[in-house]
Amino acid sequence: MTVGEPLAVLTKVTRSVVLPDHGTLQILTGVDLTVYPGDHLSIVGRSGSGKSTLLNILGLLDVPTTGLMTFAGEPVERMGEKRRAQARGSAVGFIFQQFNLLAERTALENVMTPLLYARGRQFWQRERLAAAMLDRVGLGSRLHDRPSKLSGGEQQRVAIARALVRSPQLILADEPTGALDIATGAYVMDLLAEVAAESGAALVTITHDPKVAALAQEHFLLQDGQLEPGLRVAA
Ligand SMILES: Nc1ncnc2c1ncn2[C@@H]1O[C@H](COP(=O)(O)OP(=O)(O)OP(=O)(O)O)[C@@H](O)[C@H]1O
Repeated sequence: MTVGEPLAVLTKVTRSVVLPDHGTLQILTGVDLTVYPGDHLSIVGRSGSGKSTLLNILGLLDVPTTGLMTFAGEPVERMGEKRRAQARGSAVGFIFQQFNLLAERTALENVMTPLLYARGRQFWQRERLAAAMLDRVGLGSRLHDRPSKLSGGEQQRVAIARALVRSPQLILADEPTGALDIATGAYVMDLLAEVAAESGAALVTITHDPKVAALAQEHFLLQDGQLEPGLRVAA
């Protein structure tokens, strides 16, 4: 689904890092990408090709070395660190391979965490919103369990609820099924695509798994620091 104003636009974006020997590693050499609300994109590429680097830039965790990027119409080069953190908190949800849940907190407390930084209704009704989101991912009866009591697939569903609870415009998933068996991974990925679509958010998934990539509407290969466009499948 491609509707409305683009959410993120990257034009000739590069990212390089200075190495300890003072050499420069060019990770991204010229990435062009436009993400619209409701898009579901997948990015594949071999290990070390720069997928996480690109995801970090899309999620405002990192900035391009050169090139242009806008996020919700705002030029990223003009956003200071504080503004980027604010935009990231309210507009971006991250899902990682290893779930990254707080071990000492219950499922409900984990999902409430992003709402502690929100304002108004999202803050005051954080417990109700977190419980409703956990219910949506099928964990309404596991609110008070800690991660150690949950299976890998259940933990990733908690992480999905946490990523979506602030109704982000952009969901970034870095190998979301990488730590799950095939059947559980397929179930979790279907659920993620479904809840993202319901919310109208864009979903960008990095994956090694062709089956996970196949769920997306548009496919990209990251190679030699650039994105090779793939097929855009009609929604
Ligand atoms: N801050 C940094 N300093 C030095 N090298 C870095 C830095 N960040 C990333 N790299 C290197 O840049 C390359 C791209 O890293 P990145 O993590 O983006 O790749 P990836 O495609 O996500 O890899 P994987 O699939 O293995 O997770 C790698 O070779 C990595 O070692």
